[in-house]
Amino acid sequence: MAAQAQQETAVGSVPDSVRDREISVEQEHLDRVYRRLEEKIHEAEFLMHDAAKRGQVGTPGALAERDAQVFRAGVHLNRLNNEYEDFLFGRIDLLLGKDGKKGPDGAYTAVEPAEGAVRPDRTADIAETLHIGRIGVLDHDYAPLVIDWRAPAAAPFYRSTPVDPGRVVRRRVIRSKGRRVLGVEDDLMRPELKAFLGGEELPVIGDGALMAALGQARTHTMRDIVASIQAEQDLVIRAPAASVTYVEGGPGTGKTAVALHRAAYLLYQDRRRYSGGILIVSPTPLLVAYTEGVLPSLGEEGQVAIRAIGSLVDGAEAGLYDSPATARAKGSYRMLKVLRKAARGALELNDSPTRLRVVAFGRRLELEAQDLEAIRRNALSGTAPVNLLRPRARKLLLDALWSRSGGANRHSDPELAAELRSSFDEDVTSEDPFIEFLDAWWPELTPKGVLAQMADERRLGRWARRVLNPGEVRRVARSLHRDGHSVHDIAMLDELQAILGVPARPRKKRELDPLDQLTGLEELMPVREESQRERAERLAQERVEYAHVIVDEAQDLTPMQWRMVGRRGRHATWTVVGDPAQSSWSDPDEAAEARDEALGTRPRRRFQLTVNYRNPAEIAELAAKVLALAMPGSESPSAVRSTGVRPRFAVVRDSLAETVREEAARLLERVDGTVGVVVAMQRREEAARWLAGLGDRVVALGSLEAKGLEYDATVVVSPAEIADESPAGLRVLYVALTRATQQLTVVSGERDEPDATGVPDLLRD
Ligand SMILES: Nc1ncnc2c1ncn2[C@@H]1O[C@H](COP(=O)(O)OP(=O)(O)OP(=O)(O)O)[C@@H](O)[C@H]1O
Repeated sequence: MAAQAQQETAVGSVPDSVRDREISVEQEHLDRVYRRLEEKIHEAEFLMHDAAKRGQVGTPGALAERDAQVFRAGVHLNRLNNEYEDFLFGRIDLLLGKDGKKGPDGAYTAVEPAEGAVRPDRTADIAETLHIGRIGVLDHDYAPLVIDWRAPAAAPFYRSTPVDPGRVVRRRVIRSKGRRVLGVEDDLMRPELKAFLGGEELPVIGDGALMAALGQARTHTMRDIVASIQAEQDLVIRAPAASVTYVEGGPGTGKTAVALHRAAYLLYQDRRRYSGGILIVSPTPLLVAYTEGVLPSLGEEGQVAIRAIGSLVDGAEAGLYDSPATARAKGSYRMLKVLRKAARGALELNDSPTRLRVVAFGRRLELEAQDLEAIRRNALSGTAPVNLLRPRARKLLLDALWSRSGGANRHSDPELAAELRSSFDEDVTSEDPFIEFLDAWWPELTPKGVLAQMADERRLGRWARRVLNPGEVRRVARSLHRDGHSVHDIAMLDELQAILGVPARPRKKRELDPLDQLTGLEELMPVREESQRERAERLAQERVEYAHVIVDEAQDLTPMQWRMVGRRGRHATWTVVGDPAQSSWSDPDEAAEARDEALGTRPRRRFQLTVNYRNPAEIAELAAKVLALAMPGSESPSAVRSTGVRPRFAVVRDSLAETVREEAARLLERVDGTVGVVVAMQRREEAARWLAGLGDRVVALGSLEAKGLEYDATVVVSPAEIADESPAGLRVLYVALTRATQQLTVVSGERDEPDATGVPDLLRD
């Protein structure tokens, strides 16, 4: 508190001339950075030119080094050409450190000040100034001009607080556009000190870089938070990637932002280790679209695949929704039993042949339905995937035919008997009727084919006996009749793929460029040949397992989805972020069990995020009432700011459509950015029509689609409808109420039982 007060005094006393001077100091530094980058670009161009002239002269090691340098310069060039608005965004002024060690980026790494760094009269000199940016840049003499935000030396920029300042005296956020510095905002970490830089006292300009970031209007895409990452978030981002990093936090605490920045950090820290790829699993395509720009803005995209949970299986994309009851049956562990039965049962379809007739050694041999059934049962008693059991079934058929043929008794000499048997097998298996029989009787099953079989209610009833009740069987079968897939069908397809297995086929060899092999640059060179995005897409297609898996909104994964995601990270390290209070899954205990199974016995490091950066206190307070109903006893994160604007309560006037439209239009006038209208899932199509013509700043969303998203303002339509829609309805309502960064309007219908002031029953004290 004292620190805050002193800082405000200091801020108040800074004249404009000091501010202008500080801006021009940073401008000079940014100019130097750009000059240096231009030099590097020229060097790179010269190198490329020179390399082309010299051909392949030199040792493979030297060639590799040269190519790597060209590559790095190319990357810088590329990033510069993209003109990041805030390429350089931070600065820290530090006291002398405890040890004299420099990190690889040329900066001293000590966190704590050296003894004597502060004089007894509380004066001190700034010993080191570091500028922090999206990528690192070194001067000719290897002095750091810019430190990459992910480097260890940059950590104090995020970690230092007035309570625990370490060496940092002043932390500065620099705002720039293109090559121009627009402003600076300082935080004083050691307000008790009188610190000097170059003989002059350190000035402190403005305050609230974080607040400025939070108050900005929202667009339909997320921004990175690299300039204002907070200490508790930084701990998660830089946590060592051992085993499982488990992060919980309420709405708006930055879980998604932290997950994305962590992906960029892990790649920076150990690119080779993560060449196996990082998978980020997101709950909806809307959230993927909202977040996918963040990694490119941090200079990373090639090795990270952000996929919606409904897009994890190639060749299938979730576009349909299931009712809560259907979803419950499809997503639960019980479905696993049904799928195992279905995968085996799908072999016994109505058109499966019931008799096998072949001619061998001049004799007609026959197997009847009963024999065939016994053979099938025997073959299926193995645990291998069904498609991989076909050779076993084939062998059992041949055994049965052989014993029918009486061939076993013809020779007593084992060698001759074996020879006879092998020519018998050859005779039978080269006959068309046998091949045709086998194809029809033990066809290669596909996941989509088996799922289609499950759409038959009677058949599904058989496979799901004593596992699903008749109502569930009916609902699941009907839902599988539709054209397309739901997000739950995707997990079922993936499970079926694992149960069925893929028979081995000859693999196409990937061609390697001989020069790449020579230089050992297979990792780097393709980036120059294909765009980052193309590479990401190619890798995602080729890859089934990843080196690191990040699960966003982890509380929503059903047991079947955990199994699907688990298969993609069997040897991976994990980052799991979520909030149990926002879970839309009806049985969180069952999901937790599935999560634990997917993560195995790997040790976990747990983190809790406690500050809500999205909602103003006025909105957070209202949402807390629903939290108390949804999860009694759980704590709301504390809101970091307040706007003075209380939520508005409206009741339906002429019609729901008109009221919602008017309220949305009203909010569009009051905020500069986006407005989200959240309705119960069953209303999402009509809600889009209500808003027709209001422009693209406003969107209608079903309650489940609102997951993870945010808007300047939101209209939440009929809390009761949202809450009643599923067993997890109150938690879904809690999600809906926590999407706004500035203003919230709640519209009540009759079912909400609003009081005289329009406050619905669910939101009253
Ligand atoms: N340190 C920060 N600096 C600036 N903005 C931040 C910071 N941390 C979070 N934010 C902003 O707060 C908002 C909420 O962040 P985010 O969506 O990551 O939260 P979340 O915990 O995933 O929320 P939810 O659980 O509701 O999906 C975003 O706009 C994000 O940019």
